[in-house]
Amino acid sequence: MEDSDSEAYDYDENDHCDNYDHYDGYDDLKPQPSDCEDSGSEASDHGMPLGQGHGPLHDLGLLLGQAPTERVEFSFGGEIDFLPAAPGLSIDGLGHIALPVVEDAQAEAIMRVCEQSPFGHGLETRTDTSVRNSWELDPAKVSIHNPAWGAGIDIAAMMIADKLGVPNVPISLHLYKFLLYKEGGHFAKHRDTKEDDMFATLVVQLPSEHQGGELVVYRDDAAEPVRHDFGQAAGKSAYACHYAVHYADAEHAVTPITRGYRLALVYSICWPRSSAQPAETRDINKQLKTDMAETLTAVARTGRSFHLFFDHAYTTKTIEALGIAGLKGIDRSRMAVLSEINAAAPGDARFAFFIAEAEMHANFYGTAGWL
Ligand SMILES: O=C(O)CCC(=O)C(=O)O
Ligand SMILES: [Fe+2]
Repeated sequence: MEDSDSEAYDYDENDHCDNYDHYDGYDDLKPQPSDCEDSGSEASDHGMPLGQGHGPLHDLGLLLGQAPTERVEFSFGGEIDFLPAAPGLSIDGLGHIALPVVEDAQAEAIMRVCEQSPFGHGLETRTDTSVRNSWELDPAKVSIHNPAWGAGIDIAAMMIADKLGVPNVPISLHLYKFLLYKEGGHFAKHRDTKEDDMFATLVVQLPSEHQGGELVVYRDDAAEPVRHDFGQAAGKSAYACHYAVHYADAEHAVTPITRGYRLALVYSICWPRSSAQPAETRDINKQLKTDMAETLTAVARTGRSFHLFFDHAYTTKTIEALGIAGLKGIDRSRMAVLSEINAAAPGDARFAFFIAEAEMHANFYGTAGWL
């Protein structure tokens, strides 16, 4: 029996301050999954660890890279026509709010019952309008009366599960905050750590008459960020609800609002507590399966253990509560394939998989300077 450990960074240093979006721009760089390299492996074009250039572990990396995975969208959004443009929004102490909000007096009345949005930084909670400038309300103070809203949110949950590559998982959407931005409002680059079971965020922008306020979601690999303009280019933001979804560990920012008011509802996308399921594998072709099983067995026979770096960041809480059922995106697919192949291996060549948190410390000596 061999042990194999995978690695996840628990970047969430504000575990004690879980209910705020986490901004760490005050700090120097912290290790991110993509910054980590296995000293015994090299990365292929598609980011798979390949082992040491040849041998069964190298082959296993190549084969794993060929296995079909659920098509996962990194961040997606657009108009959401199954959420009504007239949600019947009301706020405690103010009553019905007509959308879009265009009158300054109405916006100011809303701001008076809201609080300035805070954000998490390390163990602290701060407000600093140079980092985050918006107004927010707890969901308990917000009601949505149109019955079509709840039905629309149920449909949204199914659509989102599908696009995130977990089509059979009954994910849930929890309303987390109501947000209002006025001219000058924005939110600097941060990651979300709102609730324990959350793994992604849904932003629903209510019909809003505004300019600016794009949600920009950054990718770890230097690829172009995904920009959500919530219907502005199409001239529809005032007349329909628009949405955006991103993984909670993806860095994102809201660009400054340059005119008008922007209203949004932020939902946490959470794994189901009771029935979290690990991923199912897509049909792997028979030959690939045989090759992978043989290669995994060959790795076991060399007496080596191996590790696989995760692409996403995870909190300790998620991993402790859900194990591999809490994995996201490509990590989920790779782990599903490995588990399936491993389960079919001869008993004495079967691996046990562990999820481990690892830290890498690198020291550089010498006078060569920066290359
Ligand atoms: O206003 C938005 O679109 C997103 C706000 C945000 O990033 C957050 O509340 O964490
Ligand atoms: Fe956020």
